Amino acid sequence: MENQVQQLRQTFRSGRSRPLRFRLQQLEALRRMVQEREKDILSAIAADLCKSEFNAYSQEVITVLGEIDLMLGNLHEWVTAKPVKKNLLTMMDEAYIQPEPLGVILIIGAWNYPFVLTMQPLVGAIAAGNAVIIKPSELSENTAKILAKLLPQYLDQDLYAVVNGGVEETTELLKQRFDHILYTGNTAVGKIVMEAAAKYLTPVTLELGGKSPCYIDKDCDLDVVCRRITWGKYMNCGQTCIAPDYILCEASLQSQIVQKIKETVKEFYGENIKESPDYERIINLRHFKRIQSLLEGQKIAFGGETDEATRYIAPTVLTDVDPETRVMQEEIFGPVLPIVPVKNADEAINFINKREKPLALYIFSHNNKLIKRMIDETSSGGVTGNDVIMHFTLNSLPFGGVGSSGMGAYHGKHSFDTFSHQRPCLLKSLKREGANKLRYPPNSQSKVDWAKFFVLKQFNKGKLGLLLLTFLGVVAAVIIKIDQNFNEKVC
Ligand SMILES: NC(=O)c1ccc[n+]([C@@H]2O[C@H](COP(=O)([O-])OP(=O)(O)OC[C@H]3O[C@@H](n4cnc5c(N)ncnc54)[C@H](O)[C@@H]3O)[C@@H](O)[C@H]2O)c1
Ligand SMILES: CCCCCCCCCC=O
Repeated sequence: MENQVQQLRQTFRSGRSRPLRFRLQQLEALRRMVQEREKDILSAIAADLCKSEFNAYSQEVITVLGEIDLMLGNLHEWVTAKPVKKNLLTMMDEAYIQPEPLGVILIIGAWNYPFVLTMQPLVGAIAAGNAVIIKPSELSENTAKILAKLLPQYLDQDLYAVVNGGVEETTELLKQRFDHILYTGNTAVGKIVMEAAAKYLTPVTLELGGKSPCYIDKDCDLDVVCRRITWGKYMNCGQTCIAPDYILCEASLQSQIVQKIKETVKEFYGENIKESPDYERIINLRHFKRIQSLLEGQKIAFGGETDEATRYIAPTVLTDVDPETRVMQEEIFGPVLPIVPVKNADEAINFINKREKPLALYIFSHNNKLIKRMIDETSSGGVTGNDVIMHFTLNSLPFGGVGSSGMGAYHGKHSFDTFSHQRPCLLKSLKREGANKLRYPPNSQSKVDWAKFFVLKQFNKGKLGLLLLTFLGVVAAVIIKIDQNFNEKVC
């Protein structure tokens, strides 16, 4: 593994990954891979998560293609140095920010959306000009295998590699030196990743989880609200990092919500949910048993059926849930939706603020002011008002957590920024030494006064400004010279 990372670093140092043309070629090759091998990719995702190919396409592949297109359309602008504002001292100089690649990036993916959660960061890391190692999750083994097979066929093998394996391999990988690590997965492993990264002061982006609350205000159109929540909660069998984890609402709304979710489940998945191609299964037996045990002692208002042999758990709603019970203490990551009654929006805000900062917050209300107030008075990785999940799909929004739901963000330009160093550059001339006397010893009150003037004043008045600056520079130089002569005589 050490050799593999070193090999990538050597190629990165050769400069091969930096030219814009090269990055665009690699991104185009990646797009070709997704288009030409679409069937293989969809079959792998389907095998891992018991997911229909339609759903695998619309939940994962489409996002990756959209991300590649965005990069191809904008990269020429993003890689360009951006001039910055100058002060009087630097008016004649060149000052700009030049984004530069960081080096070798490690991307550790999770199993629940095994394609998009590795490929979307990969697209950003290539666009930013880096070398990359991808470590897909071992739990979604079919997708892990197809990535390891296909990527080397389309991408430069000396710059982009896939390492497959479990805890042992990831632990070994984390001993190596990287220039950035983007990890997606649970918070406990996030801490392991951050600790390993600290050894080399490697920056990390941690895409973690948490319990994303969903507040429903009174007087909402519950048909619409429940349809949107049902979609986002039971998609991928609840195994979505930003699925609404639980509902907060007035106690009197509970029975209507249960009824409407029940009707929507029937509309979405039919009479026999087990036969619906749109309803997935729990990834493994460990998670199945964990979710099943969360139902113990709860009031099941709807659903609750489980089948261990096929790891099926029905779309389930729990009512009057006690916040102290286990289902409210850990991220559910399954198709179980607890409703916790609260008296009003203020109580909901307090409830949210007493817990760890979630990855997402959902607020349903006709009252835009209430939505804005809840946003102002709480904190979460992201927010969608009057819908769920959808902030993930807009790649102009940074996607990431805050506090225990993560740090850093990616998607679109935010990925490019995450995998770049914003290098500040100031290019001066060897001429105009007179003006520099201001900062050379010996110092004096008049130098400090002039420095205050030059440094603290912003100057953006074009040619007129330059003329005035030249004049002021000459005045300053003369005054400082007189000042020095005078001081020399006195001393
Ligand atoms: N914020 C996001 O974008 C996002 C997306 C998906 C999932 N998640 C969160 O991830 C969690 C579910 O994922 P998971 O953790 O079950 O995924 P997982 O088991 O696939 O683990 C994620 C990665 O960590 C590696 N890993 C596991 N144990 C490790 C160890 N001891 N040392 C080093 N590496 C190790 C795995 O090999 C894998 O590549 C949920 O909390 C969910 O909310 C977050
Ligand atoms: C159109 C719906 C796309 C949903 C993709 C959700 C991905 C979430 C990643 C975290 O688990």
